[in-house]
Amino acid sequence: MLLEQIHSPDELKKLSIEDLPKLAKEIRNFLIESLSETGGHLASNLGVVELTLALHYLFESPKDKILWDVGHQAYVHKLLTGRREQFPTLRQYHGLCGFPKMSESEHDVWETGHSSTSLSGAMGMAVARDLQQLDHKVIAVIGDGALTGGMALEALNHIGVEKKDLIVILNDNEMSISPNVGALHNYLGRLRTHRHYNKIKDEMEALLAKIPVAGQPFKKTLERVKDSLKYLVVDGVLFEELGLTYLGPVDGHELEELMEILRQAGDTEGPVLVHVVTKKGQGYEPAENDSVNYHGVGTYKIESGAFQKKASSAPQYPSIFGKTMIELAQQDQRIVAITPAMLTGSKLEDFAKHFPERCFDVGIAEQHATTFAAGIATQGLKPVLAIYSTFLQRGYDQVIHDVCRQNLNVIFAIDRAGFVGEDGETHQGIYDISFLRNQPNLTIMMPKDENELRQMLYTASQYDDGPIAIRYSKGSGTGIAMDQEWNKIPIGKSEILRSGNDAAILAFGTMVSPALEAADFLAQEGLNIRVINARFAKPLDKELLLGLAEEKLPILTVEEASLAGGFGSAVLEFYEEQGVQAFVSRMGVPDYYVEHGSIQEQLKEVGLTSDGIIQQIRGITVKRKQRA
Ligand SMILES: Cc1ncc(C[n+]2csc(CCOP(=O)(O)OP(=O)(O)O)c2C)c(N)n1
Ligand SMILES: CC(=O)[C@@H](O)[C@H](O)COP(=O)(O)O
Ligand SMILES: [Mg+2]
Repeated sequence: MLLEQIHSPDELKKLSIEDLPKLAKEIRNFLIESLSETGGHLASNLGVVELTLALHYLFESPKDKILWDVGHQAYVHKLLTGRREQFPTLRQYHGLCGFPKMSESEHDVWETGHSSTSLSGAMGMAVARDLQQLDHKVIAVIGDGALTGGMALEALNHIGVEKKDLIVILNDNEMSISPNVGALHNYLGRLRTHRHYNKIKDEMEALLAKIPVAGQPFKKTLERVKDSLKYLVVDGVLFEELGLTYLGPVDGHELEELMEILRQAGDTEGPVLVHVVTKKGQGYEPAENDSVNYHGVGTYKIESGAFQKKASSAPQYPSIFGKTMIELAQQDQRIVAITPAMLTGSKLEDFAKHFPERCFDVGIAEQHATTFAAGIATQGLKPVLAIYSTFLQRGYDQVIHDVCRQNLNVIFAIDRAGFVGEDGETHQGIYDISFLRNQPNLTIMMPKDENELRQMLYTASQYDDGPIAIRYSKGSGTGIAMDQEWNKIPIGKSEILRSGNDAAILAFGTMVSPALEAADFLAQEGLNIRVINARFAKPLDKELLLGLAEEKLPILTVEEASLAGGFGSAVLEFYEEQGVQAFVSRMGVPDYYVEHGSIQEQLKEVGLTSDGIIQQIRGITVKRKQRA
């Protein structure tokens, strides 16, 4: 096995080029087998085997800097840089990260997870290299999906004028997670299909060379035809006009061709874009035939590709969202769904089939998606922006400047709120309460179960007094039966679920269940704990909060979100503003980045469990007795 001999790019370089196809096959088999046990981003990595081999064979990582956009396709890079033995721990607690991680290897020169950052990072590295008169290559590998991200276009705009030596490898497999979308995608399609342009051009040049002097006037005309042909078949003209040398398109699975064009790129001065055409899922039929569902996989059977279903009794919140959206759109023509490239993850595929004219996948473009929703809202429609909490961070100014300030009726369906598990620190959905709560006009709510999610979506669809955010987890609900009728939830009203006079737990969203468990357990110790489904982080239930203070009840707030600026902070601020003394303790995510693992492991790590709540309640009730 060649792969077992390789622990660094230096050992790769000892192989002959003729060995590489065999090594590529071994790598593909390794990925298919290993990820059948661990899950992970399978299709994207199968598509970049030859590309990654060629890069590490030709260039000198880590002296030469190789950056991986999004970074979900860096498993081959990790295999070639000494981490093969760690793959059984991929994306597991304290195991191998699913994205580039500087602490893992000197070859991971740039950490990613969110899309479209590689070109800006690469440009920074190129400028710093030149300012320090250093001499190494900077190479950014970016997918066709990631290229639709605004940041990438901002970077290209800068790269093109600074003319720094920089290699952009565009890994074009025509796919984002779903099929890629947009005008840029269509343009790349024309480039891909006009590969023979260079052949026509060469043939015309050969013909021109044969034209005798007498034919000069004709020759000039033909020259102009040849040059205009370039615009006809758009051979990289967009990138060339932006100031980059365009090379390609090249077959990203043909190692010889790939090596040749990458050598050429390495020898080209100034910024170069190499257009590499690959197939997402290459070499594994189930993934080739369905790269959408094999983009991110759980465990599966290798022979059939069949996924092993996770046993979960209750439906997952995103599925409830997708189903409810169809119900609402059937009865309300104003409803419009928007997703920034997460149609599948947000469970909007069925909605898109039912209402194609009212469903927009705008690509990896969260800023545009947010302001696009604002534009729709100005015309009396009801846009629902389905967006992961972590990716909403990309559209923050647009939330402020375009939606909240103009007080527009946009519904933010904030999916993956709370811990997300295996994607880890770059994807945790734990900051949205903190970064949204300071916005005037915005309502923020979170359901305690899947039935309440459905009712919150209905409530939001009927709410015409400004923007409203509903945040919900990626996980399963509680299995509760769904109400048949629609029930509007009174804005700003919490819900007492369990009475008690020894302490009160103000639980937010997913923390309601563990709070109820803790209260039931504490009852055995004679402690009578009131449990309240807080429901709203904004506006707060002022009447309820004032009542708790009046009763001098110790209060514990619990949220699966950043403690700093979260729901608990809002409660503290409320009492301070009211000049009311209250005994408030808070539970939430402390001030550090929580790495990959399962959601349960992440919750346990920060104490957001029923046991953790029990400990806290014991503590605050003891203090209460001491005060008495
Ligand atoms: C800002 C941001 N939005 C959305 C995502 C979710 N996401 C991860 S990979 C991906 C598609 C990337 O497509 P491409 O760059 O073409 O890579 P491929 O998987 O095709 O290799 C998306 C939308 C993300 N990681 N970051
Ligand atoms: C790499 C990336 O950002 C996406 O693939 C993300 O991992 C999707 O997350 P879900 O699997 O929760 O939809
Ligand atoms: Mg792609």
